[in-house]
Amino acid sequence: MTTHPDTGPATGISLAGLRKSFKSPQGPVHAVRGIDIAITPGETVALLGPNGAGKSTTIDMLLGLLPPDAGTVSVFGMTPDRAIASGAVGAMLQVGAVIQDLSVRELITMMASLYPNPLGVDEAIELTRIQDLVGRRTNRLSGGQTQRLRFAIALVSNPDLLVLDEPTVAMDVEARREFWATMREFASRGKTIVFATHYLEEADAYADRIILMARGTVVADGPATEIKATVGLRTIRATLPDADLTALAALPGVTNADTRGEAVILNCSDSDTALRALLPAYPQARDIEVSGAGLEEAFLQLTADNGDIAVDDDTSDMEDAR
Ligand SMILES: Nc1ncnc2c1ncn2[C@@H]1O[C@H](COP(=O)(O)OP(=O)(O)OP(=O)(O)O)[C@@H](O)[C@H]1O
Repeated sequence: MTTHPDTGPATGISLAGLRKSFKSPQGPVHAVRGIDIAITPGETVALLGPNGAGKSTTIDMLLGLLPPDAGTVSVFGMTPDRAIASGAVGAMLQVGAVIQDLSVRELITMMASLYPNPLGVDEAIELTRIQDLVGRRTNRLSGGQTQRLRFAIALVSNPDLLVLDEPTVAMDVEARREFWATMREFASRGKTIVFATHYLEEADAYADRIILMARGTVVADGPATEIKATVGLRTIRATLPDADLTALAALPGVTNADTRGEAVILNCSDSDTALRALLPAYPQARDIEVSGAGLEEAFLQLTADNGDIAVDDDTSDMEDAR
């Protein structure tokens, strides 16, 4: 790749003011409504969001497969097309056929020959743990095996940026575990990784940073712990028989109160304040626990009512899409 000072892996990735709408019989669909994302080299970033949040559209623009209606994409200081042509980007998308009637090894070898600085073919095979598949014809592979081959193809170019759209969808539990082990190994080489997922656990476990998308916008961006803190949800649980829920819900710092048998569950906007109010008012409270919200809870709260993208009458940013 080029060594011009404004290009190269050190310059990172930037998506600025990106917008994309599609036409549909019901009217325009604003798939991406103005997002700004800057990614530092070496980061592993999860794009997390419900169906229709705009993750695939964002990834397609990052890869230069879709032209944005507005905004710019810069990958290591280059346009996506140039970055891909230079071998700096590897991608594994949800769709896309692999060339048929070659063996797995032949296909990986052929793909490696197209790039300036590839991994060794054996290294790519070992890294993606597909030694058992190398002699197979590509048209004889199961869905999950094809997905592993796609992964090997994405890696063999030895890209500085690896982009994956829902990479583990067709994989069983074991393949998924191996896939993430490989990802960690690849990330530890200083590579930048961007992956889209529906799986909260995957984003939480494998990404340095989670970009939560809903309805074509970024609703939260940061480490998983920070996202949970953004929601500010903490729960106090205490054994408190015959408690008056209305009075509990009215305590400062409490947003609502519920019971589970003899226990009360207080959802809190500020658990410290709530605890300070709870104890003098209810000295009989026992077994008190304070816990942070799970990522699942944060996700649901932040994307609430945004499960599907709106089709609306606002045509203001459709002009460029026509
Ligand atoms: N080519 C297209 N034509 C019309 N609408 C489209 C097109 N591509 C995407 N959309 C719509 O844009 C919205 C965002 O879709 P996108 O695929 O980016 O979301 P996503 O977050 O990747 O969802 P999923 O998790 O279901 O893949 C959806 O409402 C989708 O139906």
